[in-house]
Amino acid sequence: MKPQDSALEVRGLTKRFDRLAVDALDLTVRSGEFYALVGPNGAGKTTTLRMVAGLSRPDAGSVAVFGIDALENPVAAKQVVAWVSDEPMIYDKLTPLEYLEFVAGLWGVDPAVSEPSAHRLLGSLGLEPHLTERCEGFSKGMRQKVALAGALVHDPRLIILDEPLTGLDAVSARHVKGLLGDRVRAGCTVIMTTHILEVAERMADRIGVIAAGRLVAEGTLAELRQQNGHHDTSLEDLFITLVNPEAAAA
Ligand SMILES: Nc1ncnc2c1ncn2[C@@H]1O[C@H](COP(=O)(O)OP(=O)(O)OP(=O)(O)O)[C@@H](O)[C@H]1O
Repeated sequence: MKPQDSALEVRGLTKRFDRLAVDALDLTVRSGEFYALVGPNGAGKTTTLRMVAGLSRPDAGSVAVFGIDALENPVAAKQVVAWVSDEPMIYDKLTPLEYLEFVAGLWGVDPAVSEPSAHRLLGSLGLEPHLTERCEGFSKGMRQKVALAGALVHDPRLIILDEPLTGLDAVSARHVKGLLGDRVRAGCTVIMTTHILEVAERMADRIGVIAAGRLVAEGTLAELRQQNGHHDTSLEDLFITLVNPEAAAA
């Protein structure tokens, strides 16, 4: 693969807290793909993505985003990346439109571009009826959607989301999945952690399985099945085999 074909190149990424959370991880995500990162609780998914997004400094290793060294040039890397946490923070006293205007201003996006884009983004997430209400009265799911819209307002090429569908009702989840699918069709790259294996199975071009801070398997669902000799099995069964062979044998 040529360097410009990869959206993300992680090499030897390592992070230790009281114990090793990410263990010399190598990960490559191709430009334009929808990549799902799955793994058991505590496997190191969030820690990995926080380091990729420049929110936490690795103990060792490298991160390149579209060829930009994210540790050497964090500001340049952040310009092309969106990070959507599973515990989003927004400003309660602002309306969704004001919040997006504020975020767009921080990125230096021309209001002539950001205003229609904010309307489109919030509309596509079903927030049209609430554009001018303050966020303080919003439910967790509505806040999650405002945060997602805010993360996309500078038109990032790489969108990284940590558990974006947790806590969303079926309609909201569909809005979010629709928006992410549209972004990928428009050429963006999406990396998403999820515990909802059905979502990984349905939406992702490739799936990476992380356990104990290392990538233990990767590929399309068909490739994962083939690698593990389970031709008809579900992703759930494969996942359990990969991350907990004892439970799979039980
Ligand atoms: N700030 C922190 N301080 C200490 N330990 C941490 C910190 N953040 C994460 N860890 C530890 O690092 C390991 C990996 O955690 P991480 O949150 O990356 O896992 P995860 O795969 O995202 O899990 P989950 O699916 O439960 O969200 C865990 O053992 C966790 O307890």
